[in-house]
Amino acid sequence: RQKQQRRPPSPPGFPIIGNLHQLGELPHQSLWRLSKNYGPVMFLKLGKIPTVIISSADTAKQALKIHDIHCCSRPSLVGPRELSYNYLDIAFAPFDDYWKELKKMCVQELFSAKRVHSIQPIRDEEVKKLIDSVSESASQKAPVNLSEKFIALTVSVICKAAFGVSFHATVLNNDRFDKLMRESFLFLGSFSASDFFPNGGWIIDWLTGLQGRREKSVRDLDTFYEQMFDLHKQGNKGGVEDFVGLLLRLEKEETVLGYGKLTRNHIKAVLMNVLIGAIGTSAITVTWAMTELMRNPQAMKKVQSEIRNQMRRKSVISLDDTEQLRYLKMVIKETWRLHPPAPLLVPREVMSEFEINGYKIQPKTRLYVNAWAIGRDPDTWKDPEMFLPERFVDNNIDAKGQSFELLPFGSGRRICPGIYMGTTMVEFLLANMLYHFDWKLPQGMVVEDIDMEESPGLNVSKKNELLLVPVKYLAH
Ligand code: HEM
Repeated sequence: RQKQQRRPPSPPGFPIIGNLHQLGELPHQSLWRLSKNYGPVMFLKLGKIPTVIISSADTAKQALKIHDIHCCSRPSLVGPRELSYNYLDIAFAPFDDYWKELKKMCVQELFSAKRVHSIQPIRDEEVKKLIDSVSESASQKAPVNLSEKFIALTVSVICKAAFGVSFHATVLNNDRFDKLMRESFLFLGSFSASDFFPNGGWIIDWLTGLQGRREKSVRDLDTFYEQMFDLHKQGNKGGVEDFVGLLLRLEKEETVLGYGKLTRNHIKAVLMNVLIGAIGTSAITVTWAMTELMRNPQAMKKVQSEIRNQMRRKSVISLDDTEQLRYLKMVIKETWRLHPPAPLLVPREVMSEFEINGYKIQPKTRLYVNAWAIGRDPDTWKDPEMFLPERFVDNNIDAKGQSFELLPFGSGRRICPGIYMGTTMVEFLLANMLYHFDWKLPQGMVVEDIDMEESPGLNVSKKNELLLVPVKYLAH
């Protein structure tokens, strides 16, 4: 009884399903609403699974910094298991020696500042193609589907940078790829019946068709990776070794990571992380940023003036230029505050008992940090629903995992290793779109018509695509 009393507050649930019915289609929003009544450390029984939800900066600091070592493993979830070839990746692997060695290797080889700078020519080339295609729409005064364009651009950059091949030569066209990515986010979001009823949940997934869809996504992605390897073999004629080249060499050399030799499935699992981690998140951020700027013309004007004054008629924005763009960086932080691409981060599993705010958290508990709720907490943020980049002028809150008020990349041992790559991609893409074009709403539409609906999944994107009409900026 004493232990029970020290369990975090919990909304009442039903037998068998517990609190599952309270999750809704967008769990980060439902959990945020519940936290207003039950507090920043909340206990839920999701089917069979004891779950704790963290919803404030202070409690996030306790979990991700002070007690990180007690809760830095990942739960066993069906979608991630299938898409990661049985947890051979970084993001969903449990906390063990294999994960430590793999993450260390990837941080040194793929996510390093050196590599991010080395792929700049690829980014330049792809952004230039995007500017040309948007300019064409501008001359016809035709709307551009920005959500689609941003995904296509990040896919092209990542395919070339990590795999050394052109995306256009692969089995997937943009539409199919976009659909595949959305499905994968959904399955990785872990809200399937098998994740809450480990013994019989698969029957529900089978009856609802979820299992079939999941298997199809795994097959499609597998075909995509296989083709990447083939194209890589044909395309890579010497030169700088790209990431796939490095992994294939390690496989050939029978390199041991953690408990065994690196195989083709290990490589595919890591590629899944790169695809899901790099592509969705950056494109989602730029789409939300453009959406918020269209709703806030003052901020749009200010950020465009900053970029245009700074660029002084230069035609190409470089990585160094974006370093000086202070207001642009604030716009991006404000976008991440309101729209963190992974609103519940990636779920963790508690390994040993610890306490938050005096409440006991037991081993095997599933732990979610609601970064979306933390970004809207009125105890931390004044007028939290408003888009106000200026709020970052007088403080040193950053998004790199040290400020627990703003956690788009998570924090602690499980922090996103792609922070630098993701941030530079977002800054570079957004700066170019704002520098080269002014933006108008399609005919007949007013600011109030812009919808802010979210799509469900691990990564939450804008549900409806963002269509805007570009007007070429001619000062340069
Ligand atoms: C705007 C860009 C990005 C955002 C917002 C983002 C966000 C996140 C978040 C929230 C997590 C979970 C952190 C946690 O559990 O505490 C994560 C993990 C991860 N991200 Fe990113 N990410 C971005 C870009 C990237 C890029 C560019 C890559 C790779 C090329 C990447 C690869 C990964 C990997 C491998 C993990 C798993 C880390 C682990 O479990 O140890 N991400 N990311």
